[in-house]
Amino acid sequence: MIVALAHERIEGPSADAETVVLIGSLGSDRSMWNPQIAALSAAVHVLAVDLRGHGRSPVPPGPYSVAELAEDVVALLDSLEVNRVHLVGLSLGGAVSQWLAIHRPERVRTLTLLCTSAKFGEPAQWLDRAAAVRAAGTASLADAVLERWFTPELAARDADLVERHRRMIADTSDEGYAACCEALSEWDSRSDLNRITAPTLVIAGRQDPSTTPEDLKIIADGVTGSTFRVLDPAAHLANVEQAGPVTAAVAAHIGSDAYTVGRAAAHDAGMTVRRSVLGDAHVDRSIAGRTEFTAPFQDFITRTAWGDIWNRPGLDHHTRRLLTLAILTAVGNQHELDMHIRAALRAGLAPDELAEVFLHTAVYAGVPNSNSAFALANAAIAETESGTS
Ligand SMILES: O=C(O)CCC(=O)CC(=O)O
Repeated sequence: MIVALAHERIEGPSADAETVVLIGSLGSDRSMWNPQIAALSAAVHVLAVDLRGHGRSPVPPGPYSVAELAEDVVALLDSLEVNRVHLVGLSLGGAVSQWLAIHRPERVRTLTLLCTSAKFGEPAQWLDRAAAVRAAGTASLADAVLERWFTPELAARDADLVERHRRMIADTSDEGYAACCEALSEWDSRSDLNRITAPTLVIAGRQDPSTTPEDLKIIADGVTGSTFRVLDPAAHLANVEQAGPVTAAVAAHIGSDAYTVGRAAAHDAGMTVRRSVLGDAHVDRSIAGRTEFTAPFQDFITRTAWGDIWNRPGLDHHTRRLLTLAILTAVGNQHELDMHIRAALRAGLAPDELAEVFLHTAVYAGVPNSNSAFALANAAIAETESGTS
């Protein structure tokens, strides 16, 4: 029985643009592709799907098979009158994508396989997980799954991101999740990989404990002419942890304008960090105040300051906040300093920590600028405490 999949279709730059289909992992919904969706839509139509049993798609009783999950995708393409697509699949979505490339090659322009496998370990582990989910629910698995989805460094750096994905896992239907575990327990494409003829890009996460670089290498070796890349650092959800590089790699693989897509991807990544550091209200105000004249500058800082530098894994956001406060104090830029003081307080930075930053800066950059910083912080703290900030 085919089910009608919930999906989101984002129009590309022109009606005749090609379509990329994004198919996600066990326990995800289509929002796991948010780091890619807007950026790719600069070049192609984007169709992000919820597999059956996931997101808003129907949840027929299990067990499911990968073939059934894949036939749902074909039915969706038929209903949208989309013929040939670029397939991008991660993990379970990668198994579905392999199935389509093997059994429906006429529908596949290119194939990108992320953090997936030709065989996912031993069946018993999946049948045990299916039983555990049916007994205790998806929320009971969330902590363990998140440890495999993101590296500890990313998890420490971005608690909001981890929380969003925790909700995604917990919101997945118990029966849908369990039935997809049963699909994974039977999946074995090893003897069929040589039937894949679509140009294939295979991407692994160096720190992925679920589908290791060795698992992905087996696929790359089995698909003639494929390209193999390992991203570092990245665990199982490499498209999130390495959002920009994955988007750029997909764009290049599907033959899109990598420059346009790359800039759009950097903008998206930057907007996510900017919102997490400065808060939604501030960013919404700034976007509302954007004019045709200021838009190029807004785009520039979003892509570079936020999408690139703030996004680097070498320092966490807390450390970068303290550095930013110290530097703005030292150079005496009161407007920016005020903004970062208020953002820091909203994010829960203690006034005592602010005082330490300004005292420290006074030693190395001079008392007058720290004096001004104390005055700004004093006002911001008072407004925060009185609720008028
Ligand atoms: O639960 C995990 O950490 C990995 C599950 C898996 O490999 C299948 C998937 O993510 O689709």
